[in-house]
Amino acid sequence: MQKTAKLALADGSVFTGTAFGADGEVHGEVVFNTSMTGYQEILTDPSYCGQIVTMTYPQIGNYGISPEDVESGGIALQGFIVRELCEIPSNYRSTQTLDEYLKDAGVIGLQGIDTRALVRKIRTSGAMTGVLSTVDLDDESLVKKAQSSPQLAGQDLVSKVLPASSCEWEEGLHPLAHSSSTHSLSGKTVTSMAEGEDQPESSYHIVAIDYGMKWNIPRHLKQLGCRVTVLPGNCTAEDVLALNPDGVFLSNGPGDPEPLTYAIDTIRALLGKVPIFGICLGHQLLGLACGCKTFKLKFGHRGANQPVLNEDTKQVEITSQNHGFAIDPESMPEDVEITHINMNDNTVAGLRHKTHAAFSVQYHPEASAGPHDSHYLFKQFFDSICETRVSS
Ligand SMILES: NC(=O)CC[C@H](N)C(=O)O
Repeated sequence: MQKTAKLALADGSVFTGTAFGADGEVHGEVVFNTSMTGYQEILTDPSYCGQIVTMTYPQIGNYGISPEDVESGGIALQGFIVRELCEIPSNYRSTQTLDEYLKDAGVIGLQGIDTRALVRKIRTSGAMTGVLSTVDLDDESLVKKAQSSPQLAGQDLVSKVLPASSCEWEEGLHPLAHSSSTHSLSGKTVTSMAEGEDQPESSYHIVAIDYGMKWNIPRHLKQLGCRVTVLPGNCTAEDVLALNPDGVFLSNGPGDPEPLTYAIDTIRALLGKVPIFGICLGHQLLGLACGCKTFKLKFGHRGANQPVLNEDTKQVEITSQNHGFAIDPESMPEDVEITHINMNDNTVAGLRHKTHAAFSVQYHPEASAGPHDSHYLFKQFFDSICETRVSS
């Protein structure tokens, strides 16, 4: 028998559809993702902690759930909304349906609502708080709850998803990700190291600071032939330097970067001592450590087809993105420069320190899911590690 579920937004709108996954009630910031595929990677991306995610692609679940496609140890997002749930997936790797997967994980799903109308509301009014429920179906009560739910901005959500302890990361890329690729950068043909060729083991050691890291990132770092140690996002600069790393990686992660003062202090103390590369939240934290400010975007960038201009090569990369905050270009100090621009709205998509070996991007070069145009950034990090070792 079909069960009703409702989504109420802080602006008073209510969407009524059919429940799937688990029963219950959750609140969160309602956002949308425009990727046509990659729902499993989206569900397991810890950066969605505190959010209810709507997919714009009309049918989700078609290729089921494959255990090797997860990006973390669980699901951190609050709730999941689709136009139509596919109940009979077709994929030789699939072991479960999306419905079963969400039930097992205790995550509430809603299907059968007009997701286009919901996305238009979010685009017009901006991301807003909402309540998703299968237990309270009273519109007025739900809207009140949506209006009194806490805002995402100002919260430290990293502390909810960071790992409890450090570990040595051993896993490289999945065999299915192995396809060597070459592309041209300013006339030079570049082979992306990260795409499957086994790199010779090097003596380089990368410390990856985990603020809720997607697993395809350390897989790429491992593929560079380096030793990779993962430290929890609340580590100190002393913890990091005690491991004598050749490079420090700053991961993606959920929520507002500004309240994360412990992380910003750590990065500030590492700047200039070791090459740094940051992705998404890691990019925002590097910017804050350099003296930039961040601000909240109206409804964020979440999808697998965001065009980004590389200012060095003047080439456009199609990128995978998931962020709601961005670096304020007006706040950028003299010693920091913009390297990449999001071509949809001209926001900052990458930066670099002019004198220290430190750079970062707002998007996801590890893809998972999404295009592979930006894999060269892992090689760029590796090169900066090699150059620093040679000159020191
Ligand atoms: N994917 C991420 O790292 C997200 C960064 C940050 N939490 C934001 O929403 O902007």
